[in-house]
Amino acid sequence: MAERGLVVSAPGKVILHGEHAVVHGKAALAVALGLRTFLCLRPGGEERLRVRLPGVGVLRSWDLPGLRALRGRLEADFDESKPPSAELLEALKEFAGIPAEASAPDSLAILAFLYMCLAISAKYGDVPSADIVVWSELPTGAGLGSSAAYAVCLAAALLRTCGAISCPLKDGETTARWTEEEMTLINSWAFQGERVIHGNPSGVDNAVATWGGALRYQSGKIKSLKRVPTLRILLTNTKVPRSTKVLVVGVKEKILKFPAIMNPVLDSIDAISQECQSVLEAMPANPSPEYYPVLEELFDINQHHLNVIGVGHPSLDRLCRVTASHGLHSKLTGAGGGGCGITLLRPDTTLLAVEAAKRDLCACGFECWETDIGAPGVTLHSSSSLNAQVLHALSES
Ligand SMILES: Nc1ncnc2c1ncn2[C@@H]1O[C@H](COP(=O)(O)OP(=O)(O)OP(=O)(O)O)[C@@H](O)[C@H]1O
Ligand SMILES: C[C@@](O)(CCO)CC(=O)[O-]
Ligand SMILES: [Mg+2]
Repeated sequence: MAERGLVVSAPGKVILHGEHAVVHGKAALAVALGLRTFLCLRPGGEERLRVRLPGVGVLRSWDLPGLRALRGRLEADFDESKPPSAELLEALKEFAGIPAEASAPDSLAILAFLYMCLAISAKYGDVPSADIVVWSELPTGAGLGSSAAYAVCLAAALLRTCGAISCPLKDGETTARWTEEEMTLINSWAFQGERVIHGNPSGVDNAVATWGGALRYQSGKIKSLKRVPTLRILLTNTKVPRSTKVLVVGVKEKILKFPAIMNPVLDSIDAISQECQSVLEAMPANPSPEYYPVLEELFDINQHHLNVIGVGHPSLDRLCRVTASHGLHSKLTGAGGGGCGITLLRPDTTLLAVEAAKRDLCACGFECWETDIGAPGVTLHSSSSLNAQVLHALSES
């Protein structure tokens, strides 16, 4: 147990190409965002585990003897190589007083927490008394990998607390990263958390939240892209709520219904990811505008494909039309069905042009912002390194 508590963070992500196709074995290109989720764990008293998740309105607390008894009862059902069974999830729901059919954000967040806490402590060591707060800069359920950032923070904090991974922070350091081997462990447990929230995740989101940077992901294989140019991306949140789980199920049904029609679309999305990777790897660090027409065209084609597989939304069509009227190209990112879109900005796109596009997008009721990409993955922070604002949010929440 980390006596003085710990603070970890993990980034959200943007999928450039390959969302949904990646669930069916195709490649995806994803980059970590400069927006993060933070988890603060402090030792608590009274043999209790207290969890505050202000992003989804959760404040729950369980006594440790009760959690240990539940863990003892379910021990045989924890198998981290398999998706959590329906029976196991039923038992967790019953324990937490969550209705059987519940799929609301708070219910899924509690379920993922209980699963990871009990499964990790069953394997590595006991659950300590603790107060846990998770706080995020990411919008929840908007396509920016909030569920994966949440699951990665939980995995890192719980594994560290149970002593399964080291404390990489040295005296005087404000942040530190874990070893490749430890990150592989964090990633595998975060994937289990994603399975509780998403049903059938590909694993790309938790991989980016763990490793950060930019990567190509296919069927569990992660390849960090070494030479990624500085890309300017405008993010727009349509604020239309949607569930990744439901959208992933919808795509599966379409593929089963029209395999001969849908499989070529997935192959084409795969080819788009390959093409985009080739262009990115050929681009210098500070690219000239000549590379952009291809990247823009790939955005346009993929956006059409994503509509074909049924994950578009009128709000996303509008987003694309508005940015096109400013000569800019956009596509949805993440699971679609609402949520966020990304717009590629050229190096020579003027601030004035970006501001004009932003104004029109905001007039639609959308929220938009330019953000950094290629952020670091899961990170351990010294409590003192977090700025006052974050600490304030953590303690106030
Ligand atoms: N800060 C948070 N605290 C607690 N739970 C969270 C938090 N962020 C996300 N979640 C959980 O993740 C769920 C959202 O996951 P979902 O996969 O639908 O969206 P996303 O991850 O934001 O988008 P995408 O998967 O398309 O990138 C929420 O309903 C909630 O259960
Ligand atoms: C829609 C999807 O491809 C990406 C969600 O960010 C789902 C997944 O890969 O698990
Ligand atoms: Mg998600």
